Amino acid sequence: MIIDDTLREGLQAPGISFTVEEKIELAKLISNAGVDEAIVSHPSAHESEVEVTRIIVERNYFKYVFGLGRALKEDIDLIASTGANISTYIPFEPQLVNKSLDVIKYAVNTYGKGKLIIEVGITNITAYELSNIVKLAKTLEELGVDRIQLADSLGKATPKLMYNIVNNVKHTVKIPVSVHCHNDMGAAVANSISSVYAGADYVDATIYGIGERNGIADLATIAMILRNDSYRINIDFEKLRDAYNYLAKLIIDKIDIEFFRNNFPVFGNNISIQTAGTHAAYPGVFKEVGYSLNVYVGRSTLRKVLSELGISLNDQELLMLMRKIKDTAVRTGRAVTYDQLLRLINEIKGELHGS
Ligand SMILES: CC(=O)SCCNC(=O)CCNC(=O)[C@H](O)C(C)(C)COP(=O)(O)OP(=O)(O)OC[C@H]1O[C@@H](n2cnc3c(N)ncnc32)[C@H](O)[C@@H]1OP(=O)(O)O
Ligand SMILES: CC(C)C(=O)C(=O)O
Repeated sequence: MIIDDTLREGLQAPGISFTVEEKIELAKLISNAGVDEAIVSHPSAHESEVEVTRIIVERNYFKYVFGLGRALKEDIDLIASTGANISTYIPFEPQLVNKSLDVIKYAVNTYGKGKLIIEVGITNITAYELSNIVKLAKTLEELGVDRIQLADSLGKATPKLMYNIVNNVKHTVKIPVSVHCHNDMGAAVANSISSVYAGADYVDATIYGIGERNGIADLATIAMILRNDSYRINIDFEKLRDAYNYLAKLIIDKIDIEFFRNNFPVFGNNISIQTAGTHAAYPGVFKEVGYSLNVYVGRSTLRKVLSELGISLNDQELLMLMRKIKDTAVRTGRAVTYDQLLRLINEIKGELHGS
């Protein structure tokens, strides 16, 4: 019932970056605690994400391993090549919904129907009318998708709203429903639990709740609440503590203990910091945004950062910069600072123009 998303969503937390070895150690500790499903990567972001996924699949840490990817044929094929199950997401942009349904059809026909699990996320659900969420869920079921994920991507939903959405979807489709709740207002745990009361079959959670901006639901909290409510939760909390201790050490070493204060809802600074490339245009509730640069960076984010810095790069230079940031973050296990960014830009100018 609980799906760990620390290795993917967690890697979107402000200031975070993991090496391949750190991701694998986290996966091992989380699986030792009895968590049996995990979303471990976004393979189209970088070859290190492909490598991590293959290793985790080979080592059988989890009963079900998922890779996440855009609703693009190349992302879907790449995930399938690792042996992981496929989690994809409908883009925030309404004009791209139909195009993504064609790709989802491709994913189901090529890899689904009993081979790999195909999960599809309806992202940014608070932007939809309820009737349209229900209609889209029905369409996904008819396409042969195995699971539907309802994502409150910007952390705007309340427990009452999540209950209502999940309840309506569950009365419409027979396939399992998972939820993914962000914590900008501090409602991620309450929203996840109210979704379970409304019939959600799965809940995404991360160690310390880390993720994009100030993250999603905290795994240990969700597990404790559901266990107290007599749901079957096979988590060994003593072993789970090892995963928490390991991640706390990484955060303190790489960032600062201040991360935990900044990660608080409402007033925490992390709420206004973005990492994931594909939704650079959707900053959450704050207009002023900061950026965290790691393996999940994309060109839309870089264009915004460069424009803030008053730097202009051509397409080739931008692509090289994206690649260098990703490589550096994975190699060092640390997000790339703005000072490093300026050095990387100089390096590129030197490589291309010999200056
Ligand atoms: C809500 C969430 O958290 S979803 C998880 C998001 N996670 C991430 O984005 C992390 C990984 N991302 C990355 O590494 C980079 O974004 C990459 C390598 C995948 C892509 O980088 P870039 O090609 O530079 O694109 P960029 O990051 O600017 O993203 C915008 C592009 O993604 C497309 N896109 C966004 N979401 C989706 C989606 N669900 N399905 C299909 N296409 C999508 C946009 O339409 C846009 O395409 P365009 O450039 O052809 O106009
Ligand atoms: C990929 C999806 C589930 C996501 O992270 C979000 O919408 O917040």
